[in-house]
Amino acid sequence: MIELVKFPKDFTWGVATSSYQIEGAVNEDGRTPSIWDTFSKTEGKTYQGHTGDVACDHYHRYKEDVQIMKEIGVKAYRFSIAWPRIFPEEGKYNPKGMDFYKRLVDELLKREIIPVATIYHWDLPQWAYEKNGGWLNRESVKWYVEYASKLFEELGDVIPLWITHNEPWCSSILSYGIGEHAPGHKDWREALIAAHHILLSHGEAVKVFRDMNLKGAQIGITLNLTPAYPASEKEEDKLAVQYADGFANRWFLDPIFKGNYPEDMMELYSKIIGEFDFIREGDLETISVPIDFLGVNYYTRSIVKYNEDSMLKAENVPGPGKKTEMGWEISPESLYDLLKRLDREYTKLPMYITENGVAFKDEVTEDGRVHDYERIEYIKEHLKAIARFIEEGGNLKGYFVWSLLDNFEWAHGYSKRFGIVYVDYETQKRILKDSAFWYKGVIEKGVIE
Ligand SMILES: OC[C@@H]1[C@@H](O)[C@H](O)[C@@H](O)c2nc(CNc3ccccc3)cn21
Repeated sequence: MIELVKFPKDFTWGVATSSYQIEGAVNEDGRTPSIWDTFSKTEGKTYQGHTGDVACDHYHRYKEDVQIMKEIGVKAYRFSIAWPRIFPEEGKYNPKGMDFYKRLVDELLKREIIPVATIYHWDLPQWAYEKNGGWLNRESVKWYVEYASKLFEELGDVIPLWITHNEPWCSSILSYGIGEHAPGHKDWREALIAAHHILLSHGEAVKVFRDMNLKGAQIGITLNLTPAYPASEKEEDKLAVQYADGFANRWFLDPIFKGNYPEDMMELYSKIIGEFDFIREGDLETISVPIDFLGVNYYTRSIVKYNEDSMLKAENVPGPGKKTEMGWEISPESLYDLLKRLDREYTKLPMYITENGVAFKDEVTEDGRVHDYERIEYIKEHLKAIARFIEEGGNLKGYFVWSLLDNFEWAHGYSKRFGIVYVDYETQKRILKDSAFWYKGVIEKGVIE
């Protein structure tokens, strides 16, 4: 007996991308460098020195890509806006940069695809970084609000869903603490300062958004959330989970939804960074201004054991499940656990899975197709977890596959393919993978078998 899993008729089926990963045209129509242009051109920072100079050439091929979305039948398209196109220099608005996004939105609306805009997906203008380190400078809040306000003015009447930030954990911890992403700093105090200013910029932008009273538009934030599980039933491993969870999840969920940073992590971090003198009176009230929805990016879980020598008292251990090309364990059941926890402990607001997807070794076979059955299996299992949560009353409104296209996978360059559409970077030819045809069927029927 085939089990049919049904989704609500108004479920928002989408695909997601980001500006630096697909657009290319890095010097076109007034755009100036971002920190990722600089970082990717720095020796040793990306796989084989790959950059986003051309990427998927989406800046020129956007009409073809929107047509592909139409063929797949997506209801919504989550993309990000490149800040360096809009404000190539501090205080200098660039209408030509904005015009690209107006053209893109026009194409989407012509095909009745809902535009979902991420305001910041990591491509900080280089000019901002050069003013005392970008997000390390509290003035970044002002620069960001000026940028976001211009977007609301110019596109607020045609874009109904706005995401202030994609994954503050990545744009702060991974970028200023671990150093794997631009600007590549390795300083924990800097990482927490950046996180604070990014969260503050989120709250200030939400306030401006509310003041503009944009009819029918909603605003939220997207967090990458990684549920942590203990390697054993030992009490020390459960303590490791507490800190791993605080590091990955609660440091961002708590200020946004509870108006405070988690005490246990403040205590742990204070031993490393000293005073939290960058937090000012009123900041947490701003960060926790009410939002309309939460975006959740989910890829995998973590399993941790206690390690006295680790700053977080935790170290990751490999999970038993199948691994992806990124080395991430496939764990759809952990997505269910995560959603239940968010519903129980944080919010009853609408949630969207704003990213879920997988990298496998894709190849074009002799029949000219890409038979990515593992990706179909991954998406199917995660959709089942979502359907179970919805069935139990969970307020989950939509799902965006990461990604529409194979694209620039940050430090991994073009070596990792996440797309449901294959990109031949030599020719820029797009090939719908089997997963794209499968996703088309799911969207049409609203069920998975
Ligand atoms: O890695 C796949 C995608 C990436 O292409 C997106 O731009 C980004 O939003 C994204 N976030 C995650 C999950 N978080 C993460 C964890 C460790 C390193 C990098 C990202 C995966 N992805």
